[in-house]
Formats: sequence, structure tokens, C-alpha cells
Amino acid sequence: MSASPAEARFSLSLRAAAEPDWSAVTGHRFTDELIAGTLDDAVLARYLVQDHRFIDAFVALLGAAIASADRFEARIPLCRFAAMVTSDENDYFLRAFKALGVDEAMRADLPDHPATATFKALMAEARLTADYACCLAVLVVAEWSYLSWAERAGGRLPPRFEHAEWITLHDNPFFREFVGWLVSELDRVGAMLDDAARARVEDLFRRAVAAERAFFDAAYAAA
Ligand SMILES: Cc1ncc(CO)c(N)n1
Repeated sequence: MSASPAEARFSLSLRAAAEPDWSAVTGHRFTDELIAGTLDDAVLARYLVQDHRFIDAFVALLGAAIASADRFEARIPLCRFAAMVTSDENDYFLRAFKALGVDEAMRADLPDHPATATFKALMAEARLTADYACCLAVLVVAEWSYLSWAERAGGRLPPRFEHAEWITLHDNPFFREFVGWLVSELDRVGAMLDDAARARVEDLFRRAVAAERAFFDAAYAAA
């Protein structure tokens, strides 16, 4: 996944340091039920309303990564990914809201769950560093963790599109290649950091994994 084994160790060590939260995210009950097609509609609706707001802050963070990347070769995959999220993925949200009977008034009335607020604040913090490595740390957690749970479906998809498409959006050749590149990019940039900068990346990475776990947990909290 990375240019050299020495660089590869940075992302793997970040992931290992984020246990047990990393495994709690990638093996979360939400993902098990999604893959099995047994996820409760109210849980999915609650999750998607909050996640659409996550995506807003996430696209802004992608923009900061695009702006702070050290070379044009890095801006290209980030731009392509931003284009996918704001087209195919946003379209999925709108169709899923319709299928689940979630209208715009309901979406507007629901407050941010504390888990959403925490995650949005973390993404804003990373974005406002205007530092490529810090932006990458949070992006890598979001995309690598989602690829990891989506891969567990192993190509067997549940019948309803609300479930199946949320899996395939996070496990398809384009997404797999992007996540592989994103992780190798964190390894490349991480190899150039001093100890203090490395510690900042580690801190953001670990807090992002904890935020992912709390975000899935929140979907099961009473409305
Ligand atoms: C909370 C969360 N993390 C990661 C992703 C993947 O982009 C997502 N859609 N939502």
C-alpha cells in the first residue's frame, strides 16, 4: 500500500495505537446489521440525517487537504474523490431520505447529536490547521475505517438499495484505489514530519477513531 515498508509503518502504527476503538468501529453492530440487511429503518434514518451533516464538514476538510497538499499529483485524486462524494454519494442520501420518508422539515428540525457535533468540531480543527498531514490524519480514519467494514460484506449485498448502496459506495474499485493512495500519502507525508508534528497527527488520528465509534453508537441512542 506504500512506497516503502519503513513509511508503511506510520499508518499501521497509528491504526494499532487507536485500538480498541478501531476494531469497535470496523466490527460495529451498525455495520453487521447493514450488511445483513436487518438494520432498523429508524436507526438508519437517524444515522443518515447526522451523516449528511458529517459529509458537509468532511467536504470542507477535503477542500483544506486539496489546498494544503504539497503537489499537484496529490490534488488530483482528492478532487476526484470530492467530485464523487458531492455527486454519487449525495444522490444516494437524497434517494435514501425519500425511501425512508425523511423530508426536509424533519431533517432541519433534528439537532446535531453530540457525537456529530464532536466530529464536526474535530474536522474543523483539522481543516483550520491548514496542514496537509493533519487533514490527512482525519480523512484517512474516515475512509480507511469505512473501507474496512464495507469489505466484510465480501460482495454479498442485502436486497434494499438503502443498505446495499451504502456498502458499495465504500467498497468498489475506485474507492479501494483512493483509500490505498490516501493511506500511502499519509505514510509519505508522515516520513517528513518532526516528532512534534507526528504527535499532532497521532492525536488527531486517535480522536477521529473515537469519534467514528461514538457516531455509530449514536444511531442507537433514543431520539
Ligand atoms: C461518520 C462517517 N465516517 C466516515 C464516512 C465515510 O466517508 C462517513 N460517511 N461517515
